[in-house]
Amino acid sequence: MTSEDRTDLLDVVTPRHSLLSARFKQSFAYIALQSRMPGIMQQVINALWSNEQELKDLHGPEACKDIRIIIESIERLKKELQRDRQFQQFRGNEPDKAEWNAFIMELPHPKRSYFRASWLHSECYLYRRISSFFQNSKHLQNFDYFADLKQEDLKISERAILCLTEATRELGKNFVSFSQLMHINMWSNRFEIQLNAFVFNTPRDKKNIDVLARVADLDKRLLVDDSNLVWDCLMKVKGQKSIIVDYICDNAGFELFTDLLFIEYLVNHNLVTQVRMHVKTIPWYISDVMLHDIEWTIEYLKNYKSEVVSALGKKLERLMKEQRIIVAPPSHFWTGPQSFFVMFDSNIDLYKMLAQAHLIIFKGDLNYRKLLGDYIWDSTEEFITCLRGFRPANMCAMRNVKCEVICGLPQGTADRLLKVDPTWMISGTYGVIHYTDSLKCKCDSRHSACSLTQRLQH
Ligand SMILES: O=P(O)(O)OC[C@H]1O[C@](O)(CO)[C@@H](O)[C@@H]1O
Repeated sequence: MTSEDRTDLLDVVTPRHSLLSARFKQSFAYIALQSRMPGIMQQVINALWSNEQELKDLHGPEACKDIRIIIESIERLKKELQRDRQFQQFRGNEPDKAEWNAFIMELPHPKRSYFRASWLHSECYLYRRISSFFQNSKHLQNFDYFADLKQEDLKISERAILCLTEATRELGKNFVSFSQLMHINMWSNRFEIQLNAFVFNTPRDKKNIDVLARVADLDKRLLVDDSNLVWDCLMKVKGQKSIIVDYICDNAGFELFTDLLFIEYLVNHNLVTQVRMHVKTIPWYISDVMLHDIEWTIEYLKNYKSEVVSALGKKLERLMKEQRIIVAPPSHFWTGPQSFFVMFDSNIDLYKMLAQAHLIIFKGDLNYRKLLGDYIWDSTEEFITCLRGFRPANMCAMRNVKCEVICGLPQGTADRLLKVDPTWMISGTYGVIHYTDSLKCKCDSRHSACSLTQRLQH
């Protein structure tokens, strides 16, 4: 089947109350699978070419054989996608193979091909397939083909890193500072380069650059701001012996830097006793954080030419040694295809771990999609309703709006935005910070996830 043969795809926007899917040709999902994913696969090939010499130096000439096999596999995958083939079972040695294969087997046949499946399933499957080529190679199992892009993103943020580090050294323990930092952190989920250009375009020699006020300017486009509720949530447990925050990371590069600034603030002011950072085990959605990205970022900050930034790097290193900040045990759930409401049934251990936290912070668009089940809810639907019973602890989600999934907006907002800017849901121009209390639950208490949380809490 060629792309022209996909005649049964519908030439409509994604209808209300349906899952995002490339089946709807006027959707962002369609564009993403039709043009963006082949481009991303090409980027992986380019990364192999540009690192070829280094890989040969590291693993010997045999690495070339791996490179060739992987490139051929990626080219085949591009064709599979273009021809809208069915998802294949994984046959290699990957540790999460059984879960993935069971998931694929359970999908109804019509929902098992790229352009007909839910977008979330197709996209996750593609990233997972790319990873499988490397995981099953002889020498390149640990090669992060997106590492150069992630590192470049941090390197080009030089001025922003310095401005923000200086501007945040003296922040006090109060709601205003807390929410400013939270807002910066949320906006950094926007395409980072744009944030840099927008906020940090003042020359460095202007000593009094008020970066935080400049970021406040962006806040006009913050559609939901529950940062006060997140602050109240932390205030409720002030002074307690153990206050854990689970932090579900999104992108490395500049976004990870602002994550670390925010986390440092939380720990520094004893708002929390420990932050557990949850990261990806395989290269994911181009820039997602992996363990080595955290290590690389802290090292980069430590070696920074400015004293204030390098002191921050050293402090972060110390906080990690003291286990005030830790990287949570790896979980393949974060690189699975599943929405979070299935976690209770499919990964009870992770659910139980999250339930120990006082607060869980989910960063970014993909986590948001998984929280809302990649489903087109009414834009005014309450956040807690959209979670479908997934409620291991108090929860906050912050993201830039980069796809058609949204909830919690005041009546009329979505219609108004659509008139002003038809691309408002995919442009990354708008942001949301949602919060929901673990005790606020409208669902039936017989629901398994809720009753477990209650049992764990009492
Ligand atoms: O890094 P984030 O914020 O999770 O964004 C992931 C991006 O990938 C997408 O899933 C598209 O591939 C969009 O939803 C979003 O633009």
